[in-house]
Parts: sequence; structure tokens; C-alpha cells
Amino acid sequence: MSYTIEGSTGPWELVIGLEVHAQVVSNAKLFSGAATEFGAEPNSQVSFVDAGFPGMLPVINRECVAQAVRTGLGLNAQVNLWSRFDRKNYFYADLPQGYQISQFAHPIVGTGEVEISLSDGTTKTIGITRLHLEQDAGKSLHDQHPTKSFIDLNRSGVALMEIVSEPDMRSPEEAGAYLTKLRQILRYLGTCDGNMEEGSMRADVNVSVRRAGEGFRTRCEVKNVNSIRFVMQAVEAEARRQIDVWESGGEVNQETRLFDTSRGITRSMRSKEDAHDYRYFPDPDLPPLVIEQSWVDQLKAALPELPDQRRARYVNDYGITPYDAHVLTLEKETAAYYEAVAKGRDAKQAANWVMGDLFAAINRTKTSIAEPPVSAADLGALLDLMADNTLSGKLAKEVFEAMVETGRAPGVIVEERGLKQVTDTGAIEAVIDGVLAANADKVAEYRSGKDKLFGFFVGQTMRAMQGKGNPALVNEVLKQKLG
Ligand SMILES: Nc1ncnc2c1ncn2[C@@H]1O[C@H](COP(=O)(O)OP(=O)(O)OP(=O)(O)O)[C@@H](O)[C@H]1O
Ligand SMILES: [Mg+2]
Ligand SMILES: [Mg+2]
Repeated sequence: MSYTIEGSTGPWELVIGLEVHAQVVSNAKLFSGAATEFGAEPNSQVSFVDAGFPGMLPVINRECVAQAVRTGLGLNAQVNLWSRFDRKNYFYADLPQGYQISQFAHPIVGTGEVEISLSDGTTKTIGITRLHLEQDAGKSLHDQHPTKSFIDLNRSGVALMEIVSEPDMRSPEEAGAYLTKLRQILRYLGTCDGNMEEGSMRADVNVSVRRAGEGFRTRCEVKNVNSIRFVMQAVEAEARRQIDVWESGGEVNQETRLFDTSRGITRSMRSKEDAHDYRYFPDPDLPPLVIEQSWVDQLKAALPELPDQRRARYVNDYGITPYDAHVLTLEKETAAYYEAVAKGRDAKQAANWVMGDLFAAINRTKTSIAEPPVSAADLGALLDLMADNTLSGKLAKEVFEAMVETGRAPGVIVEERGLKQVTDTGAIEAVIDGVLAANADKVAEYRSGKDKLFGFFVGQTMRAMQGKGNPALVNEVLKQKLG
């Protein structure tokens, strides 16, 4: 069933294409040696090139090119050995050059594809149109002075990848899944940190609506949306607005809009008539960007394992379900944590503990997998204590909670609190004898056929042992004695 929105005159399909701006992970800017660290003192990371001083010449940063190539390879895309930089001309206070160096007609990466996973268990392939390199602009600060605006050029010249998708998405969920997957791939590659709150990844959301079976109608572009949740909300809000326009006899005009997150609606920013005419032309300061196939091959050979490969490996090698493998590979840090716990242990049990107890503890303590409340080594040690019968599953949960609370290793907690499981058959027998003697009436009932009472005896025995009896042994001995 395809996703539609019901209007007053019938159902409408959604068509969505995303342009994602991803800041390249690199110590230096695209055409200068200035630093790129986030949160630095304003204008402390600006070279003469970034400030647009006359006569300064840009020099391409090889590492930024390598990052774009890696990203292209990670998106199964064509890498172009010949590409070119163009000037995109416009005036803005935080754009000191008066133009942005970008790639227009000849991007470094051409068509590719991304496979997304949907909540109904299906997958879908979204086409990538292109990826090009460009400079970021500076930032205007309007909140520093009552009558003046200040300019921070730290971001000016920082390398961005613009990754353009085909208009292949058909629902807010698909748009969200695409961005999630794209961010996951970039993070695995180490080419963009994907940090949307810090602005290192932002999306321009193109939306149109149509009747089933129609060609595409006019799109509107919602600029600079900075979270996955907001992208999904913006798609829905913009689609509903366009449906109202079409149904009331109007016409949707191509325009740039903004998403007002507090009101949940999109607002017009500028229409096509006053859209910029960027007067693109090849930048005369830069020669065409020519790279060698052998270098691309080297970069390809050195690519890290990507999410799809890792998920498949977990299913094959660890024998966990595709769903568990999907969850455990969503974040690189989670995958590393899981592997450290699973290696040489019961991998299914490791998956349950990471996705169950650990995730719950992270939520509860408002921590993250990068700084987890329990280290992978300690969780692994806890699993070992279950494997060698020192702890029952129930006691292990108790020890885990104490680990979260105190940050101590499981062995230490077991010693301190005397939580060691009792596996001495003689000791268990002695306790059970006591329980049966104290409940002679129930023993008689059980023997005359009231099987349900078995659980009562287990409970009494465990209570007498403060929960420390080995459950399998307790069951076994009880069966013998009652039998
Ligand atoms: N009818 C449509 N409905 C929804 N999305 C569309 C439609 N047609 C094109 N798109 C999407 O719009 C986006 C166009 O991005 P592209 O970078 O090519 O051009 P642009 O938005 O005109 O330029 P700029 O980079 O200056 O914003 C693509 O993601 C594409 O898939
Ligand atoms: Mg674009
Ligand atoms: Mg656009």
C-alpha cells in the first residue's frame, strides 16, 4: 500500500527529493589552511583566502577531495576523474568573496544509490543524482548588539558536500529513513560527523504532490531543516499546504520556503521570480580537478566496513536476527560495543543484553553509547559469570543494576554483596528439606495431583536462599524430593 494524504477531493501522493549539505571532516578548509574546529572563538579560524582579500588564491585541499571520493564510493556512485569548480555569484554580508566556489556542471560524483529500511520490514532504493564539493559561507550574528550585526567567518570556506537525491521518496517515513541511512553511511565512512544540532548536516526538502498515475507537479523547496524529525514534519506540512492550494483551484508555484518548527507550518521565503540568478561560470583561479583512477582504487581498497556489510556479517557470523543486526549497526559506537561483548561469547545473549538492559540504562541515566554507564568489558565479564554458573540470570540483573549505580566491575559487586549463586547440591538439598518439612500439607496436596504447587516450592526455596540458588539445580532437586 502506498502512502497518500486524503484531501477533500480524494487521495494525493507525495514526491520528495532531498539536497543534503554535509560538512566534510577535515582539519583544514576546502581552499585554505585555516582550522575548522566547532565552537571556536569567532573569527579565530580565518585566513586571507576565507576573508576574500584581493589577490588571495585558493588551493584545493587534497584531503577534502579524498573525503568526497570516499563518500561517492560509499554511495555506490560514479566518481568523475575530471570535475570543475564554478563561481556561484550572490551578495551577502557573510560572503566576503561575493561568490561561493561550488561545482555546477561537472560535479566530482555522479549517480549512485542508497538502500533504505522501512518499518514494515521492506527495503527501497533511493537514487543519488550527484555529489559536489562547495564552500560554506560565514555566519551573521544578530544577537550581539542592539543595532549592529556581527560577522563570524570561522565557517567561511569550510568544505561541504552537497548530496542531491532523485525525487524517489513517497512519504515522510521514507524521507526520514533516507536521511538516517545517509547519515549512518557518512559516519561509518568518517567523512561527515552527521551532527545536525551543530549544523554539520542540514537538508533542503523538495516536496510536490500529485494524483496517482500523474507525472510530477511543481515542487517547493523547504530550506535548511536541521533534524530528521523536522524533515518528516516539514514534508507533511508542506504537502498538506499544497493539497489545499490545488483543491481550492489555485496553483502551486515553485518557491523557497522555511519550516517554522514552533508552529509546524512552512512559510514563503522567496518566490521563483526573485530567485537568485547565480551567473555560474568556471572559477578562473582554479584549474579543473583531475584525479587518477589508481588513487580512487586505493581509497576504495582502504574503505571501512559499511553498515549494510556489517549488518550482513552479524547475521552470518553471530547468528542474530536481521532486525537485531539492523539496530546494533545503526550507530558505529553501538556496533563496536556489541562486538566487544559478543566476541567469544553467546552472541544472541550479548545482543539481548545490549539492546535490552544496556539501552534501558542509557535512557535512564541520560548517557550515551559513546560514554556508556557500563563498559563493554564489564558487561562481557557479567556474561562470563553467568556462563560459569556463578550468577543466575536473575542475580545477573541485580548485579547489572549495581554496576550502573556504582560503576564497579561485576566481580567486585558479587564479592562485596555475597551474591554468588549457590551450586553446591548438598546445600540446596538441606534448604529444600527444611522447606518441605515446614509445608507438609502442601507436599501432600502436590503429591495428590496439584502440580501447580511446584512453583510455590521453588519460590519458598529461593526465598530461603535469598535468590542465590542455582535455578536449574533447585528445580532438579525439588523434582527428585517431591517425586
Ligand atoms: N517535482 C518534484 N517534486 C519533488 N522533488 C523534486 C521534484 N523535482 C525535483 N525534485 C528534487 O529537487 C531537488 C533539486 O535539487 P538541485 O540541487 O538539482 O537543484 P536546485 O534546488 O534547483 O538548486 P540549488 O542547489 O541552488 O538549491 C532534487 O533533490 C530533486 O530530486
Ligand atoms: Mg542543490
Ligand atoms: Mg535546492
